[in-house]
Amino acid sequence: MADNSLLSAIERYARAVRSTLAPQWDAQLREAALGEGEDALETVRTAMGWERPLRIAERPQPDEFPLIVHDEKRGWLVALQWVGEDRLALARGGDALDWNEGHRFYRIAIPDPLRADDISAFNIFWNAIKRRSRVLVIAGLATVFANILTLATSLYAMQLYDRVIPLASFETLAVLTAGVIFALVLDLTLRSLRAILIETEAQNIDKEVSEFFFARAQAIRLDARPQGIGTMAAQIQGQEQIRQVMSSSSLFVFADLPFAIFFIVVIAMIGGSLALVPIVSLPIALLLALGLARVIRKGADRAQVTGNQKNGMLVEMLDASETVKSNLGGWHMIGRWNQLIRDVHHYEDPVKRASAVSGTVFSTLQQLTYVAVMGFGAYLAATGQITTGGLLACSIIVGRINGPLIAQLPGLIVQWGYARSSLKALDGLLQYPVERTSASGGLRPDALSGPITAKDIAFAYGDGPTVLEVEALDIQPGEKVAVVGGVGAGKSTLLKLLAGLYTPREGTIAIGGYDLSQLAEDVARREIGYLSQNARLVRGTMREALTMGLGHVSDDTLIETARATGLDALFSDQQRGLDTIVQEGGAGLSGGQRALVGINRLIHARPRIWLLDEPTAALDIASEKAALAALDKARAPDGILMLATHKIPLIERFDRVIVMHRGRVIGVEPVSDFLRKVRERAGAGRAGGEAAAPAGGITTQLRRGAKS
Ligand SMILES: Nc1ncnc2c1ncn2[C@@H]1O[C@H](COP(=O)(O)OP(=O)(O)OP(=O)(O)O)[C@@H](O)[C@H]1O
Repeated sequence: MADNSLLSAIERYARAVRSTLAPQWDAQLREAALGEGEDALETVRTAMGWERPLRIAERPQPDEFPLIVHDEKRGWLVALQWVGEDRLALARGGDALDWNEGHRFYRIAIPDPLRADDISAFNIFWNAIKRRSRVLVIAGLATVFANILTLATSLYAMQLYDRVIPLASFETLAVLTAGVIFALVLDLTLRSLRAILIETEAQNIDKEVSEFFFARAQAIRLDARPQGIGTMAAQIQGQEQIRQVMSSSSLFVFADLPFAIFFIVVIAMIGGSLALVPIVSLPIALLLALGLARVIRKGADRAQVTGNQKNGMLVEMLDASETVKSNLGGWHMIGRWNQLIRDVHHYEDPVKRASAVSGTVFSTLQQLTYVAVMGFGAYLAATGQITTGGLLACSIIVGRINGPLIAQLPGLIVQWGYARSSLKALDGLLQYPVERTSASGGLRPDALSGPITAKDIAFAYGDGPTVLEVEALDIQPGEKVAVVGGVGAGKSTLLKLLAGLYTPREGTIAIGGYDLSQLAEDVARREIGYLSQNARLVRGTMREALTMGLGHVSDDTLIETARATGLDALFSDQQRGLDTIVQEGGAGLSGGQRALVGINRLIHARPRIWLLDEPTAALDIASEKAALAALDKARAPDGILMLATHKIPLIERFDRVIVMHRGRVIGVEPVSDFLRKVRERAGAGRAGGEAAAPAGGITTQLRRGAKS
């Protein structure tokens, strides 16, 4: 939390309006002497590039809160609402403020850092660096000073050879030596400061940027997400490369470039025509560097893409190891892996060759330049055109142009080539559409009561064909609806659309009259409980798995519900109880136990709309009964329950049935009618249980039942 009252107030305000502030958003402001006065708001807004805050001229109306308010004595505060005639509730646990005419109220628009559509990956990094201007200043100073020092040492050497040695002038020697040592100490201090600062700030930048990309990847709409998880993970990981380049000291080579020209001028002043040597060698080095950059750019992009695919395949192999092993697919996977490695080598080879060759070419160029300076310089000194001291000074300065600049250039170009490809990959990631957030103006009703209605919806995964079309659907409050249909009929897709996890390409879905696509995401998640068919758990304790995204739920409640649903057996035998560790993806738990964890969590979340995708597919009859009874108990009387299932006995517990076939709703009818038709067709014996007939058979029966 920031020390300045305005910065803390902005953080509290952001929380009150559920906006997101970038991590470290105030890094640059904390350095500025902001003060507690009213003008601080303008300073912050300008620094952050926000819109001008809206000043509420008069006594605020109740519907205008929350607002930022400036109080003469207490500084900046966040007012939540009136709590008395002249008293305001503040966003700080029960605190209040007595209103007076002197109070100034403001509303600020905080742009959502994840929403900005015109951002590029480069800008994310660059803005993070810019916010830390002090590093740039110190880095700039250190660079300037290091270059001036080169000049000082070379002039020092020149004076020694030309003045001190011939005249044995020890006083001059002492003064010059003291001066150079002082300059060296200063240089050491500045460079150490630069290194320490860059290291610290590189970590902060890393924190900020990696959180951004992690959050952004999480916010990508599920229906728009790329299919390859490992590939996407490698794409995000690419930020490491960029960070390394940005914090690497070799980056200062660019800052050194203008000094190269300055040094050539100095050489011309001291050594006259000796300056011709760097005048020729520097452009050659730069041209070589440009050529290298071209070769690298071509190869690095493709190498990066195949490298990411390699990572994707690694993840796939580990994730699907059971299937691969049991299907004897090992050799197939090795074949694919070898092909990818061949591809990576194919694209990386030219890059590696070019960088290896250029490394030796650059070092030869460096030595040639030195030989040229010394050889030509010796001639000039022998013919009396320059002094020996002048020659020595020039060779030191040429070494400075040659050394850091030319020697580091190839490495930096290779690093930058790969970083550029990573930036491209991250730019690709930023193109995916993200969820709507409250900050982007989503609707925030207090509660979502009323029916679920869908009209003329059509949906497709990515650019694929339309997989779901529904003309009309109307589910009333309090209803329990089963969704049935064969494999791939569209049940899961329908539930995910109704949950707002997917957005229909056409048509509208509304809940209680609110268009689902307009609802703020946190409201949708609070009101709509969705349990996926293949729910995965994330690593953590059992308690965390049961309460993820929920407020505090007491252990007693957790245990009571676990007992009611039959989950308690899992952790009551073990010493650690609710602290039992759940492994990545829920490994270590059976499919049924994983489903029960999901059901338990949903019961604690108590949404108004429950959308469950075959939640009991992995449960035995007794656990299924217990779990469904607990779900029924937790559901409010006006709550809606929709459940996709293949199990006929389950359907009897519902009011209506939606029958789906090939992405279409082919029937919506009362359960009694539906079951009667199914039984008429199939005979009560066959339709009596899932195990009694093959899945295709039941599906066909369901379809016929719905149609007749
Ligand atoms: N991520 C995806 N990308 C592309 N197509 C998909 C994706 N998920 C599902 N589909 C397609 O959408 C259609 C409907 O699938 P859905 O998972 O909704 O069916 P379902 O009725 O739930 O099937 P099941 O009973 O097998 O779970 C199928 O044709 C399927 O191939």
